[in-house]
This record gives sequence, C-alpha cells and structure tokens, in this order.
Amino acid sequence: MKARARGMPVIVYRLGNQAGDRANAAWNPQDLTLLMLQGVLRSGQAPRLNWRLEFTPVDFTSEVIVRAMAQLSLHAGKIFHLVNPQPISFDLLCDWLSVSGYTLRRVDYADWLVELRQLAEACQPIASLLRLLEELAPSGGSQYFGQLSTFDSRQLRAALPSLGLESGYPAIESSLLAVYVARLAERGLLPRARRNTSGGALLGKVAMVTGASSGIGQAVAQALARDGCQVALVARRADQLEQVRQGILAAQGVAVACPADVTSRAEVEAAVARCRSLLGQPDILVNSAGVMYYTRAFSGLTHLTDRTIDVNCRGLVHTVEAVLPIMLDRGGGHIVNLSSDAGRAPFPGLAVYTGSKFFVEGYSRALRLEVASRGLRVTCVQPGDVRTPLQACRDDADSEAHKEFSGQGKYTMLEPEDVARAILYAVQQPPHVGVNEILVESREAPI
Ligand SMILES: NC(=O)C1=CN([C@@H]2O[C@H](COP(=O)(O)OP(=O)(O)OC[C@H]3O[C@@H](n4cnc5c(N)ncnc54)[C@H](OP(=O)(O)O)[C@@H]3O)[C@@H](O)[C@H]2O)C=CC1
Ligand SMILES: CC(=O)[C@H](N)C(=O)O
Repeated sequence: MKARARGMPVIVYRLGNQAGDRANAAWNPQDLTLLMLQGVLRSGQAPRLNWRLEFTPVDFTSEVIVRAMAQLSLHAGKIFHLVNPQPISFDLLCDWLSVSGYTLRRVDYADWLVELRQLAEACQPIASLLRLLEELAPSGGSQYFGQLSTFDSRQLRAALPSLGLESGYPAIESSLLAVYVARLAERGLLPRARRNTSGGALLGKVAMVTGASSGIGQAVAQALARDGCQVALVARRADQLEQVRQGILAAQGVAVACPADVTSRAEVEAAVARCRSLLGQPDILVNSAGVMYYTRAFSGLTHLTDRTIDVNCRGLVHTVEAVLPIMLDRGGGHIVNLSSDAGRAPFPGLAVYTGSKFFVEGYSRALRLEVASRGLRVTCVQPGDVRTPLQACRDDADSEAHKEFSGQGKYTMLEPEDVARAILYAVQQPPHVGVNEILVESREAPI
C-alpha cells in the first residue's frame, strides 16, 4: 500500500484458501482442507459440521498473477481477492464422497475427534490435523468452522475476460473434486474409492429422473443405475427417494436423492445444482413425474385439473428448461418425456389428462426440431396402462368415471419395468440415432 501511495504500479492479491492444482492436485500438506479430507476418509466418518468450504486451485491463482502482471498498466491499483465466490457446504462434500465410492458414517464432531486421536498414532496427517484443530479451537469445539469470513471477488471476476480466463472462477464441482480425490489416492494420500462395478453400456453417464419415488420413474432409475448411470432421483417424498437410493446402492449402483416439487422452478433448479455438484452434468433427463385424476370436463373438480396442468405441463417445462442450457453448452444430451397413449388418442374421463399429454407431445416435437442440430435427442414414450399407484382413484376424484373408463381389472397391464426397458433401448442407441417415439401398450389393449 505504501508503494502504491508513492506512485508505484501495484496490484494487491489477497488469497483465500489455496487447494491443489487441477492437473495433479499438488497441495500444501499442512492445508486444513486437505487434512480434513484425509481425516474424513481415513476415519470413514463424516462429522456433523456447519462449515462452508472455500478454496481456489493454486494453478488458477498463479495464472491470474502472471497474466495480471503482464498487463500491469491495465490493472495497477486494483485489489484482487482470490476467494472462491461459490463455497460448498461440508455436508455436500460428504454426500459427494459417499456417492463417489466412499462409505461414510455421520457422527458428532466430538466423537470424530476421539476416533482421530486413535488414528493419529499411526497416521502423520491425522496427527497434523489434530494439532491444527487444537490451535484453531483449543476448547475442542467446532464453532470455528461456522465463523469463516469471505471477501468480495467481484473486481477480480470482472477482470477475468481481459486476462484471457473467460471460463471464469473455477467452480468447486464434481469434476474438480473427482480429479483431486483420484490424484491424491494415486499418491497414497487418500484411500482409494470403491469403483462402480456395474460396467453397463451407460457407465459414466449421469441421469436425472423425476418421479423416481414411485412406479415408472423408480423402475427407470433402477434400470439406468444397473446399466452404469449415476442417477439423481427427483420427487417430493424424500423418505421414498431414500429407499430407492438405498436399493440402488445395495445393487452396487450410484444414486443421490434430490427432493424437489417440479411445480416449483426454484426447487427444480436447486435439484439440478445438487445433481451437478454430486454427480456432474446430466447427460440424460427422464421426465416421469406426473399425476392422473379421473375428472370428466363437467365434474367441476378444478383443483385436480389445475394440479394436472401444473405437474404434467409446467413441471416438465421447468425440468427441461433447467437442464437445457447445460446440454446445449456441451452439445449433447437426451431428454425422455413420459407422455402416454393418451398423448396419441383421447380417453374419456381424462379430458384434462389427455390434454396434458397432447401438450407433452407437441412440446417435445417442437423442442426436438429446435435442438436436434445442437446434438440433443428428445424421445417421447407413450405407455398404455401400467400397474402403478397412478391408476388408483383418489377419494376426491370422479369415481364414476374411474369405474366406467379405467382399464383396471379389464386386461393385463404393463409393469413399470416394461416401460423402463423401452427407455433403456432409446438411451442406449448411438448418438446419430433418434428414437423419437415409443408406443408401448398392453397387448390386449391397443389404442
Ligand atoms: N401408470 C400408467 O398407466 C401410465 C403412466 N404414464 C405417465 O408416466 C409417468 C409416471 O407415472 P407412474 O409411475 O405410473 O405414476 P406414480 O404415481 O407411480 O408416480 C408418479 C411420480 O411422480 C411424482 N410426482 C408427482 N407430483 C410431483 C411433483 N409435484 N413434483 C415432483 N414429483 C412429483 C411422484 O412422487 P412424489 O409423490 O414423491 O412427489 C411419483 O414419483 C406420469 O407422467 C404418467 O402420466 C403414462 C402412461 C401410462
Ligand atoms: C389413459 C391412460 O390411462 C393411460 N394409459 C395413462 O395412464 O396415461
């Protein structure tokens, strides 16, 4: 500052936490973030902590400094804070570690310290971590983690394009964490992750499935996971999603629960953000969230007709619009929309439902024309009656219409797995093949 006051061309850099570089994860061995990572993975325990982690890959920091020095006249007098504008929560990091092949048990912070003390005798980094924690919080409490301050990095971010760093500040996301964990494990600094052994045709792909807590969505999520996809499970009922997730984990698959109501754009965007942080960018989106209520047009059940439009039409648009920029950016992706045979033919007792599925058809066809040249595929799956909770008649629906028009008990319905197989067929095709529509019905009940 004194040099600046005397008229010297000075740029001030104020650094936040520096993490390893993005190629090799070369990292200061005494850094708190690295030591915490080692403490968690060596103990197999994730302490409950209110901690937002902020760090910047050190190669980015050095790039900024070298490039800014080369443009001294442009940037002299500025203060650049190299502090990550988008920290992640420690909880999210632990969730990411869990889906990335590490088994972690949630414990209280105090119990974790007891475990670390036992490990410290045989493990140098754990001993260093305990020393550091003792310095930061001599009382042994975890309040320190909740008190971290941050700095405004707007001035730096505004300068990034002129520094030739157009891709912006490095986000703390799945791809960066994957590099760190892999490189550190190769050097023996972290234990190795358990690999996804399913080895299917879709290995390495990320799929987001709405309506994954029940019926067709659940069967599709399970089938995609069996085939190697990492799956983000979306629906409102978190407890149901957790059961589906546990089933997929037990079968050696990878899944995360992203609870959301698809009628809320904000909740859908948060679910997509969680998917990106924990699994990566979605390659496949399956829109299976939907409702079907028997309501003849004259039955006056407006709360059910409104709900049908909100979930089946608006909800689907919300998820498509949330993932589309990601897929367009990458020049690839596959959107699978659950339409219905009611998207091809009218069904009495289901006027609004039929209308909602005609919407899904029209929307999907126009969308396909808009994005096909950008590398994206859009598939409409049109099942006939499938044996799921959707076919039941709600107490407040039009029971007379259900009795007269529903297919229940009249023929053998499809099973959710029959629809899942059709969807798997569509998403397994080579990129130049577009399976645009699949009508799959009970043999006994063609439209
Ligand atoms: N079953 C059938 O005969 C046929 C079904 N289809 C279509 O297939 C799709 C799936 O139906 P199916 O599996 O049978 O039905 P289910 O009732 O078994 O499942 C519906 C799913 O949608 C989710 N859902 C409902 N509302 C919302 C919401 N607001 N936000 C997020 N998720 C929501 C439910 O989860 P939660 O309650 O936890 O939010 C549930 O996971 C639907 O689009 C349906 O129209 C098409 C043809 C035939
Ligand atoms: C009209 C229908 O019952 C259709 N099979 C559906 O459930 O979407």
